[in-house]
Parts: sequence; C-alpha cells; structure tokens
Amino acid sequence: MTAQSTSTASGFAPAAAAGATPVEPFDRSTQNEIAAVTITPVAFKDPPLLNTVGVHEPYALRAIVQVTTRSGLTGLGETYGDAPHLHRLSLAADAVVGINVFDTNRLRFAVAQALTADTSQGGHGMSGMVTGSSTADRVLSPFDVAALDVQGKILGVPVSSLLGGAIRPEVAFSGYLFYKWAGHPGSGSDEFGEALTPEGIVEQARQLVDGYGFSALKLKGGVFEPDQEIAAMLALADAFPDLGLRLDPNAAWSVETSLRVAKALESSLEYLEDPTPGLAGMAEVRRGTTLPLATNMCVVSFADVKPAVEQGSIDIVLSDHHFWGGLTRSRTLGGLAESLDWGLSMHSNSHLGISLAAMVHLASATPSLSYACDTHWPWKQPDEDVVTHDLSFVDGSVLVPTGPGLGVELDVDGLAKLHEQFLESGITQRDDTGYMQRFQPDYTVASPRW
Ligand SMILES: O=C([O-])C(=O)C[C@H](O)[C@@H](O)C(=O)[O-]
Ligand SMILES: [Mg+2]
Repeated sequence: MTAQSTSTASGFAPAAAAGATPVEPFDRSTQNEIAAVTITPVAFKDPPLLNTVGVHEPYALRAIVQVTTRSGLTGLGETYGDAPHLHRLSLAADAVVGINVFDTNRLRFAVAQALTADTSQGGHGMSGMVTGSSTADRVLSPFDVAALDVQGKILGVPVSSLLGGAIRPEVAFSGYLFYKWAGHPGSGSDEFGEALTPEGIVEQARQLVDGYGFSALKLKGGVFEPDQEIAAMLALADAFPDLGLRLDPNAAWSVETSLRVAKALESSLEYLEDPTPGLAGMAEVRRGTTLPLATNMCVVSFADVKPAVEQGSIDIVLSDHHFWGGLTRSRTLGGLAESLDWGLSMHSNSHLGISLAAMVHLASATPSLSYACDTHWPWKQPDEDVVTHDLSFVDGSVLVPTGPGLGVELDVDGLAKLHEQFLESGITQRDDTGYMQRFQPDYTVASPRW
C-alpha cells in the first residue's frame, strides 16, 4: 500500500482547532515534508501462547510504516496488522502527505481528521484484551515514530534526545511468561516446549532468565483456575526470590476472586495487573488489598485518566506507545503519571525490532518510568525481522541506541520475506479465540471467568 501525493497537509481537526491558530511550521523547507508513505503488512512466527481469550495463532501480524520525505530520508514505524487497522492506516497515509516531519501536532490532527468518516469496526490488534483505547491514537502512533526517526536522521541525534534526552543508558525489561502448548497442533514441539503447570512455568522462567538475564518476570494468567496460578506465582517466588514478579489475568476474575488471589500473593508480587474488569471493579479490589494494581486495560487512553483518578482504580499505568498515540503523546502520559503519583510500567504485544527500538528510546527518556518494561521479544524467532540493529539483551536490559533516529535500518529482504509470509498465512485479523475454538469447539470467553 502506497500513498504518494504532492497535496498539502490536511487542516486541523475542528475540535483541536478551537482556541488554536495554525501557524507556519518553523521549518519552511519543503525538503522535510512527507512525500510518500508505504504501509507493508507482515507476519512472523508466534508460538501457541495461552491467554484468557484463547491462544496465539501460528503468525503474529504487524504493519510496517515507511515515511519518506521530499529529500529522500525515510523513517520507520511499526503497528498492528489487522485488516481494519490497515484500512485506517491507509486513510491516514493519504492525509499526512505534505506535512513537515517536525510538525507532529499537525500529524496528529491530520490523522484524526482522516478518520472522522471511517465507520469500520474492530481490528485493534489485541484480540479483545484492550478495549476503549483511542482509534486515532493507535493510527497516529507509527506516523509519529517514523516522523521522529526522520527528525533524528536530519539532526544527527537519537530519538531519545528528541524526547528530552536519555536519563538512563539502558532500559530494563521484564521476561514475559506464558502458559503454552508444546507446539502448534500438528507441528510437533517448539524450542520452548510445553508449560501448563507451575513446574513448567518455573522451567520456562529459568530459560528466559538464563537467556536474557531478566530482573523481573510477568506471568500471563487468566488461563487456569486461580489456585493453579497462585501456585505458579508462589513457585516462581521460591525459585527466583530476588526478581520482581507480576501476574496479569486480563480481567478474568470477579472482585471477590481478585481479593482472594491478592491476599494469597500480597507478599510475593511487585504488582497485580488487571485482575478484574472496569474502573469500578478495580477500585473495589484496590480498596481491599495493599498490593499495587496495574493496568493496560482500564486506563488505555487520555479519556480514562480522570475517571480512574476519581474512582481510585489503579496504582500503576502501563504505557504503550502503540495505543497512546506514539512517542510524543506517551511523554504526556509519563508527565501525568508523575504528577498523579502513579507508577509507570510498559506494556507489550508481539513485536519486531522497530517497536523494540522505539520502546527503548521512550523508556530511556521517561523519568517517571518505575518498573522494568514488558516485552514479547523472546518469543520471536531471532532470524525474523524487518530491520537490522544491534539491540541485544544483557542482564535483562537493552542499551539505548546512540546513532541518529531510532538506530535501526530497514532490512529490505527481511521485510519482503515477512510480507510474503503475511500473504501466505491467510490471517487477516488477530483471533486468539477463533484459533482456540478450532481445537476446543466449546471454548468461550468470559470476563470475569472466575
Ligand atoms: O499485558 C497484557 O495485557 C498483554 O500483554 C496483552 C497481550 O495481548 C498478551 O496477553 C498476549 O499477546 O497474549
Ligand atoms: Mg496486561
């Protein structure tokens, strides 16, 4: 998908324009205007990771956004690859042509305006585990990241410098543990093997800690009876007494069950993530436990912040530049967390190297970040990516790239291969539930389930 045009930028969205007078960008050079946008959907291999809505399909989808200026510089962004999201990205791609890459406010309003007539539903790339986040912010995100990548290349500085400067030279990540089948049905065992018991989870944790040196671990729960997940967390606490532990059932529990689990794990976790659905339910759980409550489900956009504060729903918000409007707006979230005295952590979906680089730059330049960031990285095949880079995990952390922009280079062959894989996969929209039902036809989703 390519949008190429010489038209000028779209105007400001009416709501955003109220009280604001559009001015000429400081950089009048047309050389830094966006001349073309290319959107390439890709698919990469993903193991059968279980969660409360089903199981990951054999391929995870992403879309790679390339933004090229009139001077021929290209910036990269990465986002979800579901069909409705691809459609919205293409609407936005047309709208951003002609905008100067330094004018990220204008990018935001052009994207919002391009989506006003869009009536397509769904396709948010999260298989139902994040609801209510802002569609415009999701679509904006890869354009914002790509614009910052180009800005960095023009100025010869890393993206972290454009976000206020790295205040830490490396970013700590948390290993992401999943219950999983040995392999996708019919394809034998993968290199991680089965993890369906507390012992299996401890063994998986050992693999991740040995391979990456993580200092924190998060278990994706909401898969088995809460007592089994409590047992898994206690076994992890026993095996890894020095690591920060988190449990995230993606709102699979009632308030009552959440309080029971919180009591059992009160001295073993650094936080409990989204035990129960909704701001009110979270607030009720929070009143009954001393365990900090974190979320990437009930506070997922700026509109959620005020009611969450009013109701006292959370202690920690998980940022994620993919649904908080890119790196520029994620900085705003960092500032809000700081002033609200919320802890700040970072959420992750299955992702490739562009997103890893963006996460590292953002985390390095976010003073209020108070926890190791989630990453799905270990579940990706090392030979599948769309960029070349020297990002690697040492003692659970990734060094912040110091080269211009994101510090990653497009791997044209890698991109072509993963695009081909996307076409061959036949997957057009993430559907963990539908995939699960192919093997367990009576499987249903419930929130809360227990
Ligand atoms: O923290 C979370 O809620 C997630 O990471 C949601 C993800 O979608 C994860 O559960 C997954 O991919 O199965
Ligand atoms: Mg979560």
